[in-house]
Amino acid sequence: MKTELLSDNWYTLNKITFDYQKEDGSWETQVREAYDRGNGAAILLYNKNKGNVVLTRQFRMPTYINGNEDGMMIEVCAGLLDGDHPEECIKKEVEEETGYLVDNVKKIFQIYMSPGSVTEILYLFVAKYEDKMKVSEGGGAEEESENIEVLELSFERALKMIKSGEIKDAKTIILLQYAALEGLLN
Ligand SMILES: Nc1nc2c(ncn2[C@@H]2O[C@H](COP(=O)(O)OP(=O)(O)O[C@H]3O[C@H](CO)[C@@H](O)[C@H](O)[C@@H]3O)[C@@H](O)[C@H]2O)c(=O)[nH]1
Ligand SMILES: [Mg+2]
Repeated sequence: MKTELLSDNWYTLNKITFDYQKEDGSWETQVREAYDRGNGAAILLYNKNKGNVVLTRQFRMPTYINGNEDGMMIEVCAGLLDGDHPEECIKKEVEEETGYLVDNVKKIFQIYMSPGSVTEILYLFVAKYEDKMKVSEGGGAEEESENIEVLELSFERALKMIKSGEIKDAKTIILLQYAALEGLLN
C-alpha cells in the first residue's frame, strides 16, 4: 500500500494505491483518494416535557457549491474531536454552539458518513436538556467565525422538516429518526 499526500492545507487529502483481492482470488491494483478531517461527534438535545429539540443553523460552503441555494444547513449540534474523547468533545461543543450545559450524554452509535471518500467516524449522542441548563448564548467559537444560530423547535415540526427538505443533513435525519423510533419524546 502506497500513500501519497495530495493536499494538507486545512485537512488532509491522500491518494492510496493498493492491491485488492477479488472474489475469484485474483489481484488488481486500485487507486482511491481519502479525505481525512479527523473524527467527529454529533448530538440531539431533546426535552420531553416541552416536546422540543435544539438544532443549529449555519452556512456550509460545500453545500452552497452543490445545489443548496443559500448554503444554510439546519443540523444537530456537532463538532470535530480535535483529539478529545467523543463524550468530552460533544459536551464542549454543546456549550459552545448552543449555550446549554448538559451532563448526561448517551452514545447511541458510531457511523461512517461518507465511506467512499471521507475517513471520518462520527459518534452519535442524545441528551436531555432543560431551560435551566442554558448558561450562555451559544453561537459557536468566535475565533472560528462560526456564526451559529440556535433553534429550539417542536419535535413534530423537525420531523416534518425532513419530509419537506428543509432538513437535509444526514446526521440530523439519523438522530431525529432514532428519537422517533425509540419514542424518546413520547
Ligand atoms: N479556515 C477554514 N476553516 C474551516 C475549514 N473547514 C472547516 N472549517 C471550520 O472549522 C470549524 C469546525 O467546527 P466544528 O464545530 O468543530 O466542526 P463542524 O464543521 O461542525 O463538524 C461537524 O459537522 C461536519 C459536517 O456535517 C461533520 O463532518 C463533523 O463530524 C461534525 O459533525 C468550523 O467553524 C468550520 O467552518 C477550512 O477549510 N478552512
Ligand atoms: Mg459544529
